[in-house]
Amino acid sequence: MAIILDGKTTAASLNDATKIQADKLTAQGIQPGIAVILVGEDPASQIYTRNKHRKAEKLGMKSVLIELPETVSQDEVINEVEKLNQDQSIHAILVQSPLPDHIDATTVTNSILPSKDVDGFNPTNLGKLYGRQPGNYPVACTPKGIMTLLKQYDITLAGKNVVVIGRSVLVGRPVAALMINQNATVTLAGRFTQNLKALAKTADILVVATGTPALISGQDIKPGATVIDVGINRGADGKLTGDVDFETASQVAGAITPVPGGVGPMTIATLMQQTVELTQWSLNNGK
Ligand SMILES: NC(=O)C1=CN([C@@H]2O[C@H](COP(=O)(O)OP(=O)(O)OC[C@H]3O[C@@H](n4cnc5c(N)ncnc54)[C@H](OP(=O)(O)O)[C@@H]3O)[C@@H](O)[C@H]2O)C=CC1
Ligand SMILES: Nc1nc(=O)c2c([nH]1)NC[C@@H]1CN(c3ccc(C(=O)N[C@@H](CCC(=O)O)C(=O)O)cc3)C=[N+]21
Repeated sequence: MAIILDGKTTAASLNDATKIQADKLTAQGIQPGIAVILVGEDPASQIYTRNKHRKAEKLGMKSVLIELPETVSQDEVINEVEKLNQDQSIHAILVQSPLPDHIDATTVTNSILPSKDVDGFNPTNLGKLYGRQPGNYPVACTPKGIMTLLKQYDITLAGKNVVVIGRSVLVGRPVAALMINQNATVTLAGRFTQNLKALAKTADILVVATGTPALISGQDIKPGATVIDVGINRGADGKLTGDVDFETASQVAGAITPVPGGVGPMTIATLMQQTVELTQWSLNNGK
């Protein structure tokens, strides 16, 4: 039976550390502030938004939620972003994905100031990550949270074979970049990948971020491997499941994240951590 990588507990201690930093800033008269723009009614985004709001309030941060209807125009969304760019009380801006088809997500996220881009989507921040540049800049919260969780359990990256299934700008690409930067050998896979399951079985560390329930099961996992299940899928019974069949996978893996209670809480905690970091960085112009 695999070690369970407990995201809930790890997130709780990260949140404690974040609260100390947030309180310090608030005492100096700078309460960290985050704004989320949610367009339409994607269920995963709704879960995320709800959890985020609860947590930000608990940590004493300012939290603003802007809910826009599915029919909103791209210009109206950008207009909201630009107001938040100007708003001194907001240090972190997040536009929930997915956006409706009539809106170009890249154009919208590119309109967020790099210094408030808490998802790390802006080309400036993406470029720094890919270039392994030093300095302070935001990185997508789920990948950053996965790295924190691996570190907590002393799982190292250097020399490991990593397979990442899913290559979105939100999860797959930045997690691959972070792991390359830690000297892992990374393969980034998707729908076009041939012999996906055989490839998965070569991984010392397998990250699955596809939104396809039970894509990976025990027989696709190298014995003793670390399995990071990013997927959030809601079953017909209303229960959350990941992209990995936990029951069979946990019998083969050496370590595995559960869903819920794995990567999800780490994402929220990292979002809070990074909101505080953006607030701190804004005081020294990013230095
Ligand atoms: N736990 C958390 O904190 C978070 C969870 N999520 C969840 O993670 C999942 C992925 O999110 P996101 O990256 O935004 O999703 P996207 O839909 O943007 O990307 C999905 C990726 O998975 C690949 N993929 C999908 N199905 C298959 C398949 N059957 N075989 C191989 N590759 C496949 C796609 O490949 P291709 O590029 O070839 O089309 C694509 O690259 C979702 O369930 C989402 O809800 C997301 C963010 C945070
Ligand atoms: N711009 C943008 N950035 C994102 O990071 C982003 C996004 N859009 N769109 C949607 C996805 C999804 N996502 C989740 C994060 C945490 C939980 C989470 O807290 N999960 C708990 C669920 C607890 C529960 O409610 O039962 C857990 O896994 O334990 C879920 C989903 C972030 N996303």
